[in-house]
Amino acid sequence: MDPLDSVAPSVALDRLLRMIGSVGTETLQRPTPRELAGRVLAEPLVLDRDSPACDVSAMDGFAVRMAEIAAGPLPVGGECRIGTAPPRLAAGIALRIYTGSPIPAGADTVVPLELVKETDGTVLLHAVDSLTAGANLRRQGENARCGAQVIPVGTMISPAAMTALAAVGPPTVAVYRRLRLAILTTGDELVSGPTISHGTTLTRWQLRDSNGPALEALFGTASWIGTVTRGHVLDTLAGLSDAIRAASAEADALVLTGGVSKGAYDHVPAAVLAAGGEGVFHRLNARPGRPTFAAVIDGKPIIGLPGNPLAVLTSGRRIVTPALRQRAGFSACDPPSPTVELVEWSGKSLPLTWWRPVTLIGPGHATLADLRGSGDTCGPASSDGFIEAPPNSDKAGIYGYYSWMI
Ligand SMILES: Nc1nc2c(c(=O)[nH]1)N[C@H]1C(S)=C(S)[C@@H](COP(=O)(O)OP(=O)(O)OC[C@H]3O[C@@H](n4cnc5c(N)ncnc54)[C@H](O)[C@@H]3O)O[C@H]1N2
Ligand code: MOO
Repeated sequence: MDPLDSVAPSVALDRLLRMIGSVGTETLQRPTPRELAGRVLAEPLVLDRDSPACDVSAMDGFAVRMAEIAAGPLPVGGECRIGTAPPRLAAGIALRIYTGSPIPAGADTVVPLELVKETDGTVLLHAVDSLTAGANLRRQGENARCGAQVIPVGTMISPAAMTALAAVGPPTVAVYRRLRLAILTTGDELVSGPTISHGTTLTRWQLRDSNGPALEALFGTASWIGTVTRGHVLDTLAGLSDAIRAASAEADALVLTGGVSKGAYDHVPAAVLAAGGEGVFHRLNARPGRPTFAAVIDGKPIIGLPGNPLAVLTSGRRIVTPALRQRAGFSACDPPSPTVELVEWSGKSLPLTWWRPVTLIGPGHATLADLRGSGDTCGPASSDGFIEAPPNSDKAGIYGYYSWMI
């Protein structure tokens, strides 16, 4: 089979991801949380000591020997302060203790305050049956042992990952460099510029570039993308291949829109190949976004999205996003999507994957956006994302869901 033939999106993506290399790494010295949040780890996080580092109490109460407290009241002989070395628990006494305080040597149980009656400096367990020896202790190393790998390479530093990272507190952290993404829009009919306010006087045959700004909205807020540059090129093979050569030399990834279909001025695939690109696929068994074209140059993804605005959004989200994640060092480039229940199906069934914009209407429930087709710049505007309906789908039900916000 010609590798550029039409393929299912999952097959195309798989092929593309295998040909993309990741960007280089940098080592951050004593990074702040803001510098690290959302970056992609380039080295595993390894524990430098047991977690927790000593036995600690899980409750506010009293550290005791279970057999002694079960037998009768105990005098309170002191306390275990949080953050300091604990005293020893002498025989026949209880020590006041707090959540997170180290467990004193000799204690085997923590009795929570709610289970004791405290009078005249003694504590009496009033619900013996509701406590077992060993209760309310967090054992040294029970979360993980010193030397354990807690976060693998290629993980984005989420709030949960930050908890583990900050608890270890390494002086340096290696992360992948943030991506430099280049966007090139193409088309003689377009008026384009850095702001969205360009082209105040258009003929009816012209239109404002909406694909470039849409791609900036899709990728520009990602924590692992550093810079996004955007340019516009007219529909000539020579002009396009020069622009592609320059952009792919500067950037870590290049996304184009328009010029990938069958028309006389659809030069993008040929221009990418002329600029040294190795073709990976051209045409997906999916809609909107059918004529999507992908190539690589030196492990960098060069993706030609169709010009139709909805195709840019769907194929951009479903194909370009995983490709950029691969380049950015993620280990999970195309993580499993959440699902939503589509409450009502409308329209025919298609023998190909159908990406259909939806609006969320409640937890896990979605409804189809009202739109005319892949050239509609209005209908999808208030949708939240899209469902991926497998070939021949024709009914309401559970579908994979992709949010516009990556
Ligand atoms: N004979 C065939 N014609 C078409 C086919 C086909 O298989 N055979 N595929 C159709 C499909 S599906 C799509 S999708 C489009 C994709 O076409 P191109 O990628 O070549 O895109 P253009 O022709 O350059 O533009 C299409 C459409 O999009 C508008 N456009 C382009 N860029 C922008 C932009 N930056 N901002 C806003 N709008 C943009 C452009 O003005 C056109 O209206 O091809 C079908 N045709
Ligand atoms: O694949 Mo195209 O975007 O349907 O018009």
